[in-house]
Amino acid sequence: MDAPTFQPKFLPKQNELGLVAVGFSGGQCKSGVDAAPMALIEHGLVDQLKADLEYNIHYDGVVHDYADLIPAEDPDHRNMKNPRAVSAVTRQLSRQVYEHSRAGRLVLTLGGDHSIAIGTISGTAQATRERLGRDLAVIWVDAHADINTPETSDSGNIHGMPLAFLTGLAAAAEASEPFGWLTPEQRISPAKLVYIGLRDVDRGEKAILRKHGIKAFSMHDIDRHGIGAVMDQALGWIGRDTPVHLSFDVDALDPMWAPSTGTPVRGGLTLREGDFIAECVAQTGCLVALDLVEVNPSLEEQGAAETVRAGVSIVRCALGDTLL
Ligand SMILES: NC(=[NH2+])NCCC[C@H](N)C(=O)O
Ligand SMILES: [Mn+2]
Ligand SMILES: [Mn+2]
Repeated sequence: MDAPTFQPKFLPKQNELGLVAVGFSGGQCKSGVDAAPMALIEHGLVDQLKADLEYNIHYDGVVHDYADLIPAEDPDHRNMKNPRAVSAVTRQLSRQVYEHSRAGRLVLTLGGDHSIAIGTISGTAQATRERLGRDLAVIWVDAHADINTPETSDSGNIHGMPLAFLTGLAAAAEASEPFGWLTPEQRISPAKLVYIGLRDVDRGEKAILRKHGIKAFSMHDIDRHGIGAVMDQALGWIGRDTPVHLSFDVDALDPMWAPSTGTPVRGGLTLREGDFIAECVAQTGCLVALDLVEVNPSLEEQGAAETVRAGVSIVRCALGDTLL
């Protein structure tokens, strides 16, 4: 296999990759998702990116657990669980991703639960504005919309809320705690957000999507039009000259292919549809950052190897691997 065939539009150099490994699980209640980065790396992800895709990888060699940032006491706040821990961790992660992105590297973050996107997307958004003077677009591939405000969430798990904070929709209520550290430069516009793969959206989230006219392609849309047409429309909505952050929740895939995840939902993407989404994004040349989240090797253990394999495949495709 050879080096990526796409020409990056928003990166000064081809094949410079910043890697951040995030062993954090505090955005939800199940342990094990923090072990995903090591499982992905042990499966050969980093070696493959170097050997097959010829990336020059900037990696500190650490799976960050941010233990020093986790407070001893973390009472619920506005219905949120672990608010101080998630706030402190994502704030630090935001700086790490920002540094890579500001240096013009493509940034790959391995999670961790999806709350970490508060850190990754804010870091990329800020760096992209500074480096290119452009707004960031986000492609969110997920069974869930993850745009609950603390008030609309039934679970109180922050991994179901990152987009409410990143778009500023959840900032209005009370002071903007605990994510008051997010600056306007670190936020994204709801108009630059596109979802793919949705099939388990909470009532309050549906109201938010409708109210703000947020573009979403559900599994129904994929069934009706096919993944090819959906990708054309999704990328058309964003426009071909916008830097893109792809945030991929492995639970977008059907549990048949990715059973080891905290909130599986039946009726999801096939393995090929997941890879195809990633390939289409790669081909645009607009990708500036990628998250892979919610792989939890300790759930459905017989399926853990399958889930890790699926995750590795998605990352490879998004970073430019091709079938031929
Ligand atoms: N990143 C995820 N897997 N999120 C699942 C969220 C599930 C549900 N909507 C909630 O708010 O709790
Ligand atoms: Mn999800
Ligand atoms: Mn998610």
